[in-house]
Amino acid sequence: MLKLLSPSSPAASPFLRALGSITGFTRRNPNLGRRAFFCSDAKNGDGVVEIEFKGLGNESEAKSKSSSSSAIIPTNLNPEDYVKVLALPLPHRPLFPGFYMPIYVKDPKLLAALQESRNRQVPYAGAFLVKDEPGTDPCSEMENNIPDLKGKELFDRLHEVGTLAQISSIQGDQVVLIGHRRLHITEMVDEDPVTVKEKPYDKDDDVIKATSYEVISTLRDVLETSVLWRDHAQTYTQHISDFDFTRIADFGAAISGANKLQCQKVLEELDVHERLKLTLELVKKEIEISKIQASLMKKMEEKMLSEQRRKLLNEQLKAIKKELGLEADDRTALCEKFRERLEPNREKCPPNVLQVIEEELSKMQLLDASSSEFNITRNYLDWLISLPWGNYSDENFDVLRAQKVLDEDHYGLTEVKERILEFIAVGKLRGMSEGKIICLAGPPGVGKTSIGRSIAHALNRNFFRFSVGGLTDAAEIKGHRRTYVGAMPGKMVQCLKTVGTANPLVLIDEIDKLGRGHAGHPASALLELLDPEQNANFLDHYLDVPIDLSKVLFVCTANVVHMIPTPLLDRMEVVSIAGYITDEKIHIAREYLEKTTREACGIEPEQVEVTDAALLALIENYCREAGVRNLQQHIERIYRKIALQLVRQGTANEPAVGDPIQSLSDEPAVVEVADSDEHVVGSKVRRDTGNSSQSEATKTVEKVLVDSSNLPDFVGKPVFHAEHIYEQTPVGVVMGLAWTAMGGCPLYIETTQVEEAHGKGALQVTGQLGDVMRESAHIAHTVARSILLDKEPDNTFFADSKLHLHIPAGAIPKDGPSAGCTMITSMLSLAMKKPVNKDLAMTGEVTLTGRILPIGGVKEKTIAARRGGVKTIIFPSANKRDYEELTPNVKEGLDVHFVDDYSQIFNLAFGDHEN
Ligand SMILES: Nc1ncnc2c1ncn2[C@@H]1O[C@H](COP(=O)(O)OP(=O)(O)OP(=O)(O)O)[C@@H](O)[C@H]1O
Repeated sequence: MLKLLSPSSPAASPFLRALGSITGFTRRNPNLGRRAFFCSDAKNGDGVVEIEFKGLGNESEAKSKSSSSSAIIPTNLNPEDYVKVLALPLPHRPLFPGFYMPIYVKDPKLLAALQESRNRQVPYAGAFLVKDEPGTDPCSEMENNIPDLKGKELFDRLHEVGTLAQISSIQGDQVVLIGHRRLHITEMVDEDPVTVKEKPYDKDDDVIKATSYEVISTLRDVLETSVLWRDHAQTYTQHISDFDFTRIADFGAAISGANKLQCQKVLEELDVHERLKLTLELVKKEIEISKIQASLMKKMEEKMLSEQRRKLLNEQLKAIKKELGLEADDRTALCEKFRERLEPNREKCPPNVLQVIEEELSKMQLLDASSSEFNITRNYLDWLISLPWGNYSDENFDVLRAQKVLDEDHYGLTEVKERILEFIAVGKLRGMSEGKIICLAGPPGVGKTSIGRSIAHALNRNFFRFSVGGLTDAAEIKGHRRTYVGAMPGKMVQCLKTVGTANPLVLIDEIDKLGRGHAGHPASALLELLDPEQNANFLDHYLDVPIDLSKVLFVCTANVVHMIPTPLLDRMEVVSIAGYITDEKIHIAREYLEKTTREACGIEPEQVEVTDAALLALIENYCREAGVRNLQQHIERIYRKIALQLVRQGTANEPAVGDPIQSLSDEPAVVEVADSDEHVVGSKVRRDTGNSSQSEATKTVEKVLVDSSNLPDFVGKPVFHAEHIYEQTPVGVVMGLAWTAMGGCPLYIETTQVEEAHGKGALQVTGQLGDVMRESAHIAHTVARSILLDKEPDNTFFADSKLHLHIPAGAIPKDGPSAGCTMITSMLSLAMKKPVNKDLAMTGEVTLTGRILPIGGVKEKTIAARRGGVKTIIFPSANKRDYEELTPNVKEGLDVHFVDDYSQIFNLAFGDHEN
């Protein structure tokens, strides 16, 4: 008999709450109980919900049994003994008799109470499943949530049937319970004890037998399919000593995956047959679940297998393809691509280059595709294969056609054109052309670069231009060694790759402005590139294989020849382009610059007319330069302004929608048109309609006329005025001729007396003169003195005067000896008080004895003299040939004298003339 004590005091609450901190347990650890007991009452025992029951046996027996791991159930209970035990509410699942269940107790007080129970030699507790709160899902697990209820309330929430649990062990917060017997809560502790036993049943009952056999066979089926079940069964059956139907039912329910209420139902069922049926239901369900599990497992396995198989087969396929050479890896594919690119040129490619390519290809096969070495090799191969080995463009050896092309693009430049035609003629006779170096030297804007392009066109060669102005690194020309990070081939290799032929025309611009160089002198690198002796085997540092550049035609341009490094200059054929005279400029402007600018501005020829006078004024008063670049810019300005006018007028004259389109009459009418600022900027030639009654604003064809009178409206005020500072040159002033990089220019030399010096004659010079020119002035002073002494022995002007010699345009530095004769003339003019002819200009270096030495820039100086309105020029005799080589149009209208001694100049300058 058993009594359950009910808690009544509020002091019980902490313990009850502590019960809620039971955090875990293992579901199925069965040990079959033998008998059920009945609880009769519950009462408070020092705040702990305790149950009291009879018949547990004496204390010593309980103690000895509890220490046993296999929890043997005491059978010799004295029914009169009352034993107090704790009531343990189980939140998740009932404990079945014969099973063990570990639970975790966090609360130290509860642990102490359980420990005390053990120490009191009553290592038992009553384990009852807690009922769910009304309205909650019975299937949901009440994870660690024992309701916070106090003694009686909690007691009321316990299921009536529970299990007498032996406290098998306490280790830390883990308490292992072993279920022994079913307990049933009865009413009051003082009532007569009611022993509730399982309902008696007939062991030979066929139905019970059959049901139990069915349970067993189902269990066996389940055990066969599920490994999990097998493990459980092994554990549980170790503890089964005698086997009967009730245990079979408990066993089945305990190890099933059924929820707590279903398990509790089995626990509460006292009819063995009914219990067996309930269990059978649970295990049958279990077998269904295990079938689903098996089929799921099979499906998953199949899926995994098929994926693995596919992967494996793919790998095998790859390996087989590779073995058969059907598929190549990245490197092989890349090598194949290189070979494909090389194939068309293989025949023409030099054998040594082919060998290097093959070596690099096989090296690349061995390199790791992600290594830097691989990338270097790939780039190197790319460059090697991209070069146009032995690939030449068909050259034009037709001299007439070449001449036509050259004339179409440039006016004049006869010498350059002749040189090119000679080159073509030699090529035609030899059947092959030879690489040459031509150097076009001249002031800016004379067409050096543009003639280079048209030479390439005339020869039918590809054109490549690069400038070496300011170039300081020889590696720009010869390339960097491959060992450097980011190494690149030099300009020449880049050129060959770009043009795609091995015989292009390469224009090297600004060769006179080569930098000094910090890593190797660029001039030396250029030397190797240009020298016909060496460039058949030009070695670029990056490519490291000889390249034949002997078929390349090199054209260099320079403004000043003497700035070109001498070894380079030595190998060039210099063609000087001196600059253009006004006549030539008018031709260039009319036939080339105007045409290209007009097309660039989208203006029709009939829409504009620029008169010769306008062009002349433009050249004389705005663009005094050797070349035509400035002139070109001015013409562009004029045409842009004309374009704007045409657009404005076009907008104003646009007929309104629906206006009839008017026919044009043949007779033009000239009217003045004004720009937006109300200035008259041009003349409009309008073709009016034949019908005068038609509206004035109907469609008209406009023609803008640019004349010398309205030129300032297009290009502003004139920049230059006449180069004559003096209408009549005074005494002591003589015109010289100077040469600059911008071309030639007239230069006045003025001498005046500062003060009388009485036997202490001296000379002061100004005008930013260089050392050579200063020396030249002193020489002139000496020579002038001796000449005056000779011509007028009584004239002591030089001995008694302090002189000042000045060359105007003091802002411009000047140097050179060629003004020597002009200085003497200027001083003599002052000394003799005789002005020289205003249309006379002279140039020539003078020695102390009065000999006249040759000067440079004859053509430029002649052009400048003509521009300055000079009629008579005195040149040194040594320059006669230079002058004679000039084209007739340059020499036209000039009276030129060649002298070798100053006495001749004296006669020309101070002879009889009319000023
Ligand atoms: N004889 C000519 N006939 C036609 N056009 C010319 C002639 N000379 C020069 N030009 C034109 O003048 C312009 C300037 O020429 P370009 O640029 O070739 O001068 P450059 O001598 O190379 O000058 P730089 O020394 O400054 O490089 C080009 O548009 C060119 O077509």
